[in-house]
Amino acid sequence: MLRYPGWLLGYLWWLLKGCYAVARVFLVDARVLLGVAVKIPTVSFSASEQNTTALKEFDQLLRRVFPKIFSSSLVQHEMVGNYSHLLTVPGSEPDLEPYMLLAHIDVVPADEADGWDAPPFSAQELNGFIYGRGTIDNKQSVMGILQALEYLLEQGYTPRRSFYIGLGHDEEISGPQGAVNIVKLLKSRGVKLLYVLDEGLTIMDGVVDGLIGPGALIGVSEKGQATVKLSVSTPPGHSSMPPRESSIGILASAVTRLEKNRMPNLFGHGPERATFEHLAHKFGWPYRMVMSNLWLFSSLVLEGQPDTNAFVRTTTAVTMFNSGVKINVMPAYAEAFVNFRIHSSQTLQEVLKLIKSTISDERVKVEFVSGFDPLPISSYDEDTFGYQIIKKTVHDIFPEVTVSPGICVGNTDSRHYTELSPDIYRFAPSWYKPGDSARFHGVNERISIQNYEEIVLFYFQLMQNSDIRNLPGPRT
Ligand SMILES: CCCCCCCC/C=C\CCCCCCCC(=O)N[C@@H](Cc1c[nH]c2ccccc12)C(=O)O
Ligand SMILES: [Zn+2]
Ligand SMILES: [Zn+2]
Repeated sequence: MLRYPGWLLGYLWWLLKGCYAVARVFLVDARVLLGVAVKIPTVSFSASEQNTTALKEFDQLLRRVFPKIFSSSLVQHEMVGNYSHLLTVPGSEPDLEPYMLLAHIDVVPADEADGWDAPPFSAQELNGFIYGRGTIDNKQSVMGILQALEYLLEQGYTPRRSFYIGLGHDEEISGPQGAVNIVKLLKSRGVKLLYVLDEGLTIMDGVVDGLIGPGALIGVSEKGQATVKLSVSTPPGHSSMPPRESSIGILASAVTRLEKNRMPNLFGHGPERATFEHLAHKFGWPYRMVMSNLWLFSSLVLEGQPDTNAFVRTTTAVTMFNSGVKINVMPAYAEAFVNFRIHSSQTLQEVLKLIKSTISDERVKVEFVSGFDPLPISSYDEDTFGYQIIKKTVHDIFPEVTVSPGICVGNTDSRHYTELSPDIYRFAPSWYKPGDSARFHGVNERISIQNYEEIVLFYFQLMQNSDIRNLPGPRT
């Protein structure tokens, strides 16, 4: 009879138990857990209105479904700004600089009447996808990170490198209570972070013409913002005797000038140049040829679609337009708000100057509402721990994906963390395919069940990969 040493049998049993636990946690619980999270409508309606009942319910949910995290003597849990969460997981080697994972609990509003295939807070499954607000922005990361940690704790894992998890409750309204106060707290404790990973860019597949195979873009910066209010005042009067131009007409012309005269194409002047250098070998003919002429490439290939166009310039979005009180009264006043997302190679001041010169009409008052410069560019070279660990983890879970740096076109809570770390990355491993841009803050936001499982595995792997003391040295 074959005899196996005890240690081998023990190891096999441990492996079997491990595999069973992985299967149970990742494959069975995964979709259920994301589903219950999506069903809680943690909506940020406006800067002054949030669904606080839902935020409280979400807190209760986390405590219920992640019992190990919330009962562990290792993990310290704190509520910040009433509804945000800060988790501290101390490592066994305190000389290793900690890192931090970020995600947010709140979502933008959603109305089924806008044409959803399934109600936005139902988490209904259709053709292998979970539908609902927050499935890609950003409850998949909240639940993915926590599920990975829960599983590691279940395995008796103690990290070597300390890490923090920050879950904001007001990211969609720019994080004034959540991220801002988490950063204050960490600063007061003298914390410095090796790297920060937040939501942001994704794994793109089939959205850039000519690019063969999927590419994971790690956001090494994010665009700046400028919001301006344009207003026109004219004397009111009877609509039967109108002047040649109304306040609405004058304002509409100004807004049209801004839309027709887009901000310059700056492709090649910011880190998006590196994006395409890293991806160059993945372009087929004739795109590879066109790529040698960056300007031609950007105008032929990138400017045509809203998502790729956002990569190459400061974008102009007219988001609000108000005027008029009655059908037969000439309006005394018209106002519009325009939101610009500033390309990495421009400043807020340059954009404000360009806005005024483009409108070039004394009758239009231009007021600055809010804004900030583009965020600093984090390193992405061979020696940069955070970037390389994220890249390795992407390759571990998605071997077929090419990794490259990119610029996040939206803003994230991570912009508040610049004083804690020079290396801030914006990336979540969700698949982004043609048509998906309309799902961000739009209708039919969804994630495939398989992708959610990949996300849990990604964070599970990232936490372990981050435990390495130093990056492996250059190969000789
Ligand atoms: C090869 C080029 C391809 C380019 C493809 C682009 C792909 C885009 C993929 C994903 C979309 C990115 C979305 C990023 C997350 C954005 C988070 C968000 O929605 N933020 C809001 C709210 C917000 C956060 N901070 C601030 C500060 C001030 C105003 C608003 C906000 C937002 O940006 O509006
Ligand atoms: Zn988000
Ligand atoms: Zn969002």
